[in-house]
Amino acid sequence: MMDKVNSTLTLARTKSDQLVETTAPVMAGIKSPSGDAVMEGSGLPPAPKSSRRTMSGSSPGRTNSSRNYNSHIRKARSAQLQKLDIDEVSSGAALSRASSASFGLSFSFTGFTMPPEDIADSKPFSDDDSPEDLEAGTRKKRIDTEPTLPIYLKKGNTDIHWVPVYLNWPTLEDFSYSDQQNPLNMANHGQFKEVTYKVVIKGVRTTEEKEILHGITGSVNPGEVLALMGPSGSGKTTLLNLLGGRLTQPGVGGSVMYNDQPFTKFLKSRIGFVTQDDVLFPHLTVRETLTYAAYLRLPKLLTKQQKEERAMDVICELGLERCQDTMIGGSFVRGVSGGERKRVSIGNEILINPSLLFLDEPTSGLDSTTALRTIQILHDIAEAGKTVLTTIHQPSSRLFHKFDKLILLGKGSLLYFGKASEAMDYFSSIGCSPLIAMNPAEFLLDLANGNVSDVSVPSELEDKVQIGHSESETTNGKPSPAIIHEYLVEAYESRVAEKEKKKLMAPVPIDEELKSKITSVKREWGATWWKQYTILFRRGLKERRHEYFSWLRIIQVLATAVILGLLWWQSDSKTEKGLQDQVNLLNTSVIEIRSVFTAIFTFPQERAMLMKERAADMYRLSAYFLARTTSDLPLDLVLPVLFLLVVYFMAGLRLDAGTFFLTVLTVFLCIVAAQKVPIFISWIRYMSFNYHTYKLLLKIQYEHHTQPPNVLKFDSGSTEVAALIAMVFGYRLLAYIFLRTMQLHS
Ligand SMILES: Nc1ncnc2c1ncn2[C@@H]1O[C@H](COP(=O)(O)OP(=O)(O)OP(=O)(O)O)[C@@H](O)[C@H]1O
Repeated sequence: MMDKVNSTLTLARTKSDQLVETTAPVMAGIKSPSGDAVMEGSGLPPAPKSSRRTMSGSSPGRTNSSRNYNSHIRKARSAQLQKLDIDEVSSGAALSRASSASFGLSFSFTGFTMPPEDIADSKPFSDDDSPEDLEAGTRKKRIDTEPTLPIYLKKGNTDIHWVPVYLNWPTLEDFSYSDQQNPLNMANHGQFKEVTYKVVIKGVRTTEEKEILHGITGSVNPGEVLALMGPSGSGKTTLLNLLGGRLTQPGVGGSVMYNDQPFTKFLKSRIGFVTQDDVLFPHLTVRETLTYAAYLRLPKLLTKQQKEERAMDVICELGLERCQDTMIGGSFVRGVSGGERKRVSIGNEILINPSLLFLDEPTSGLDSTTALRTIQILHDIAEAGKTVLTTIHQPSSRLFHKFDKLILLGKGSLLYFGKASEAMDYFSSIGCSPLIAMNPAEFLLDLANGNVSDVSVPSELEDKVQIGHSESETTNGKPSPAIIHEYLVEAYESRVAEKEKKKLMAPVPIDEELKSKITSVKREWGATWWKQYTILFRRGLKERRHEYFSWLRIIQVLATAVILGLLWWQSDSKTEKGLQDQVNLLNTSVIEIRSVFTAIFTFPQERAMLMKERAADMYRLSAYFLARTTSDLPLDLVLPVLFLLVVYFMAGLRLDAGTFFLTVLTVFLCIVAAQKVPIFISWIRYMSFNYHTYKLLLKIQYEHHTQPPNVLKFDSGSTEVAALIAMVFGYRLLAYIFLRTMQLHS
């Protein structure tokens, strides 16, 4: 074993030395995340287990001069490391490779060695960097395999780096969640407690407490992919959310430690979280999606161009070049394929070089080949020293072997935690083995479901059935699922749990400074408030112009306007009847204009996106709110103004410039007042808004009229103007307060 470690060390050292020599002139300023120059044996975290891949594969960095990712450039990647020229070295990608390579030294420092099975696994990738397409069924170049420590995206002092994260959620004592209101935030001084999660389900008459997770213990280290498996409803997503710091309300028990530190909000910027449903804007292209995310999420010290380059790098890394200009698509717009969509979601998260990457069922809905490639991407990301956790439903056997660690859950209890490769041995040691050749994942899921049709069961369970416990027996003479579940939980508790818990007590093998880095970093926005506003404004315009200007909507508005214009064709305001008709027309128009823009959507419909982006600390809520309001405004205005133009002139309303522009201004104000308010406000708006707008329009239209219609019983328009302006600010403020509250409770 020692020999192996030493030989790996030597290999890493030799390659690292070569690189340092090649890049020495520009590497001087490269620092470790702890701020020190990267040194051999510096106490830095483990290098990824496959430093060999780092040497043969390479970062997808691009030269500044060319955005043309020609295949020959990519083909040359594996050889690039030996040929770094000074320009490229000064680019982020080269620095990234260089810094990664230098961490080959820390590889053996913390005792990480590559298991033999991984060596076998990894072979095909190191020597094939051909730029074929993932979706098309051939291998694209590997993702960012450059390992261990900081991946610097930028030269000079604008580096962004990640910190390796050791994640523990272990148990030593029984835990009652009422002990702690928010255990994720407590400092634990090394005392770990079980992760539990309970919810209170309130019925009409009864209130029931449901325990969803029953004390889950485990750990995952940089360089590893941990898979959470279990039947539907077993608690995978809940556990993933909890570990990702997304479940912090009362009900959560135990502690989750990140490099021996509790979760803090600063950690948000180190975590990438890919949710089960891809929350993406359907009308943005792949490149736009990733570029806007880069603008908002990458540190503000990077220039716009560098951020764009990073987005392009990710596009290349994930093999999305071919569809980079295709819209994401949604229910009504055809867009990229499911696999590409999933990769865009992953890209959104890896852009920031997260220390921890969480994914909720990244392969659901994908065919087995695409699923395998997606997991391969995760594997590569982990190899670059990141910590990856993913839930997975029914992996194929090839896919199963890509996981380093496995958690098997059944009804919220832990049935297995350990190396994925040892899971079968463990279950056979407790008397459960497949009777026929079976995909290990299928076997494990069958067990977790309590289905033992093609599985041998231990004699003690068979005895139970023979003794004749009818409730523990199924019709085919096998033990019932409940009995199997109980047995598996007990077996894990008695044979493995204690051993694992002891292991978890050992301190994380990195130095104190690095440990504290994970939580001590200040919360930093990727852009200033003003920049956030402008980016969100532009993104809003781009995304929503399609919704606003669909042909269907334009034809609908124009057709209504023309019909009204024909019905009130050149109406006469000189007679009392004609005047009354015009008043009715204005009333009808107000209702029509209102329906044009309120039919589009309200804030809650964008809630998922807002939640996702705010959870990642992408921008301030105020910047979003203002950008959203202002970017919608021109779009909101176009159709109502178009409508007004047609009706106004067809119906022959008062033809002088002042009256016309005041009418447009009134419409503008009422649109701002009524724009995208939450549903609960809209009924108040409905009552007050139509009334004041309508009266103001009448006032403008007939102010100097010789025969004011009977309905005009006001002395001046000031009341209506004041009411409308109050509504503009009032409703906007209410909408903002609503958004804030919604955020707090989500
Ligand atoms: N807030 C909640 N209130 C009530 N029940 C909840 C809540 N959150 C989770 N559950 C329940 O906890 C159980 C586990 O849910 P979870 O979504 O974690 O399962 P899962 O293993 O991810 O399932 P799937 O594979 O189907 O996505 C389910 O029975 C679910 O209904």
